[in-house]
Amino acid sequence: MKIRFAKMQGQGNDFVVLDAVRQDIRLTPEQVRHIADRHFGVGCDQLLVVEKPRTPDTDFRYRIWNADGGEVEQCGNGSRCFAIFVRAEGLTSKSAIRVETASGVIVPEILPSGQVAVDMGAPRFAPADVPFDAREERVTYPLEVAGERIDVGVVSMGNPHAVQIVDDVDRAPVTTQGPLIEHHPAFPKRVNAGYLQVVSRNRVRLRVWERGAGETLACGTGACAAVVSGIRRGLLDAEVRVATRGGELIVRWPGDGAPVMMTGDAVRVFDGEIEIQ
Ligand SMILES: N[C@@H](CCC[C@H](N)C(=O)O)C(=O)O
Repeated sequence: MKIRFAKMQGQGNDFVVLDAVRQDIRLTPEQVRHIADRHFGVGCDQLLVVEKPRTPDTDFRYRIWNADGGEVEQCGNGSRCFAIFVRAEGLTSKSAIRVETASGVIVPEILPSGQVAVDMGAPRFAPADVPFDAREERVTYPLEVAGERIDVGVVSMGNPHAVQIVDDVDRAPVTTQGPLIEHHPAFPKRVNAGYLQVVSRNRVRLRVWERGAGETLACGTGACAAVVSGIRRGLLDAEVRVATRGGELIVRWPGDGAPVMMTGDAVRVFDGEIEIQ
């Protein structure tokens, strides 16, 4: 089977985007891994499949797979790519697009500037919602990783995040400790591991070791989780510029119960066709 795709990126977090509204697409985890493979396939951190809506109050549904073939609940940078894709393809003329994801409805809005602002929904902190193995909800938890005690803020943005404060992201053990946190037994569904450097009350630097994808140049839900965790620790104001290795995102969170707003770019890089066995 041959399928058409668009290659997109948001702050360097890259996606293969498939239109399953006009193409019949059903992929196995092996096929996802093949498409995501940077040598034998197209190459991407995540695969994003756009589908017809299943409920009358949404415009589309989308599904997301990590490069390792595992389907995930949510994706911030992908949601901005999704919005630019469906508009460019003429699948909608709306600017604010309601999309069903595995973790609920989110609403990306294409701004006159061309950037996309996304209502990512309210963060959740109850350990069972993450999921995280703890008896009570706290702002940070001690975690033992390779004999070392670290403190993590644990946040669900639909998908699980563990956020650690570091002095300097350039020296943070993202690629060595990140995989150990991802697979830590306290996270039964694994976790995305964020390393947050606070520069001021409204500027941070962030690196994320992503579950199922390794370190990416940016992680949208990771940026939301990191800012929320920094605000809960009393270190950040409600609106924060997040510098990632691939570019900048703006994240705003007024506080408990409120949704997180994330704003950034999304770019279509090229289109192509791939043969799937
Ligand atoms: N890059 C994404 C997050 C993709 C899913 C994540 N790796 C997970 O497994 O939860 C983003 O921009 O949010």
